[in-house]
Amino acid sequence: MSQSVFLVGLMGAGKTTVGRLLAKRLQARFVDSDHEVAAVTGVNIPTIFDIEGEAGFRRRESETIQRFSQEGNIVMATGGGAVLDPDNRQCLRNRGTVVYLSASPETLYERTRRDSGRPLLQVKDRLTRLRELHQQRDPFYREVAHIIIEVGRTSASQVVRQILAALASDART
Ligand SMILES: Nc1ncnc2c1ncn2[C@@H]1O[C@H](COP(=O)(O)OP(=O)(O)OP(=O)(O)O)[C@@H](O)[C@H]1O
Ligand SMILES: O=C(O)C1=C[C@@H](O)[C@@H](O)[C@H](O)C1
Ligand SMILES: [Mg+2]
Repeated sequence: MSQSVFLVGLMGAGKTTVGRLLAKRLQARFVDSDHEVAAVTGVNIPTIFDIEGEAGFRRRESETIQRFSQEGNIVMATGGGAVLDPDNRQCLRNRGTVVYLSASPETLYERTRRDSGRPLLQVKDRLTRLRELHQQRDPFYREVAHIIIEVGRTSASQVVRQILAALASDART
């Protein structure tokens, strides 16, 4: 495979988990956009938000997406909010196959309950926040995606199998 795969979706959809497994199956390099942003700055994402605000984080995220999407044969887990930027959407859509891991706010709520590394979920009512983010972003994920996978009750390895099947019947790969 030389066509890169870009995973998009909300926090907890499984982009990092599925992306790592998918990259192994495709013998491609795995890149996690959040991880790369943190590595460049030397601090974690909540600290970047504290110091530079969300806008500073988004600038760094866009740079990361622009840089890595130029490489062929990668699987990239993008940050949950990467699709908010129209330039990011265009870049992802043109440079690879975009897969939307689509999940209900309730599923995302369950999956994000043990992790405190997501600044946008540091609120009292996490489910309401996830519903708002879902309503706001779902149209962008759908706009940018070539492939949409519903990930509700599906294990990560099943999701990988579904993506591989969809890629096999996709003209771009
Ligand atoms: N298909 C799945 N079934 C059940 N649990 C899953 C599945 N995929 C991921 N998980 C679990 O859900 C949690 C969130 O997954 P992950 O960190 O991969 O999401 P993400 O989309 O990368 O989120 P973020 O945008 O915040 O980085 C993890 O605990 C992971 O083990
Ligand atoms: O949905 C979002 O806006 C975010 C998702 C995470 O992947 C990180 O990129 C960060 O916590 C912001
Ligand atoms: Mg992730």
